[in-house]
Amino acid sequence: MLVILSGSSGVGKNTIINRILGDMNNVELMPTMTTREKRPGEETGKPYIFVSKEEFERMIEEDELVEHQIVHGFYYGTPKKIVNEKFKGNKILIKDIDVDGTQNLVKRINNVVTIYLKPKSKEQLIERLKGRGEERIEVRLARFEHEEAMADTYKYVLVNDQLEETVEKIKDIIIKEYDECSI
Ligand SMILES: Nc1nc2c(ncn2[C@@H]2O[C@H](COP(=O)(O)OP(=O)(O)O)[C@@H](O)[C@H]2O)c(=O)[nH]1
Ligand SMILES: Nc1ncnc2c1ncn2[C@@H]1O[C@H](COP(=O)(O)OP(=O)(O)O)[C@@H](O)[C@H]1O
Repeated sequence: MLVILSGSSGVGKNTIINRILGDMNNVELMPTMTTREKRPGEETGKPYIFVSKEEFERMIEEDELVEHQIVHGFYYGTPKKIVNEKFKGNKILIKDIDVDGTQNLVKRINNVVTIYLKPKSKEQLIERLKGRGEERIEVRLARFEHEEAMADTYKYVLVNDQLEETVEKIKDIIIKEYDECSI
């Protein structure tokens, strides 16, 4: 089972994913590829495998990706090889994927649980981006309306206001969905 979290940049996707990974030992991060630069403290495969634009374009050419998108000016995508390897066994995988990539992914693979995270307001989102020390805030906000308009296509839509509450709700969703798909 693959759990996808989407929502605008700064809404809290990675904070929540890290909390879930810390609290649930049967959940694993699904690595994906990107051409964006590695940020300080990021480790390869957690979740990104960093590749050059040339290498990414080669993978597109050779049809090695289940889906890919350009987000904030960089390529992001999910390799078929990783999905095939990671889907063996009864693992629960988790990953944040942008709204357009999610639409493509659910058409191509089964057993995907989609969760959309909203901020309480656009102002709250801006505060979080500032709090994270983000410099390119305008670039990130440019996708906000498009992203929010896609929320209805997700199975679950949650407002990430109080972190602890959101984490608990997502853990409950994962447990429920996993029970249902294992029956
Ligand atoms: N389509 C697609 N989008 C992805 C993938 N991995 C991450 N993203 C999205 O790429 C965007 C940028 O992610 P990232 O660079 O980690 O963080 P940000 O700059 O803080 O938003 C987010 O909307 C992610 O959901 C992927 O494999 N496929
Ligand atoms: N519920 C919350 N309440 C307050 N701050 C939060 C909450 N969720 C996330 N944050 C903070 O907001 C910032 C953006 O979160 P992050 O996980 O990096 O977002 P995303 O991965 O969606 O871009 C971080 O500084 C994080 O600590």
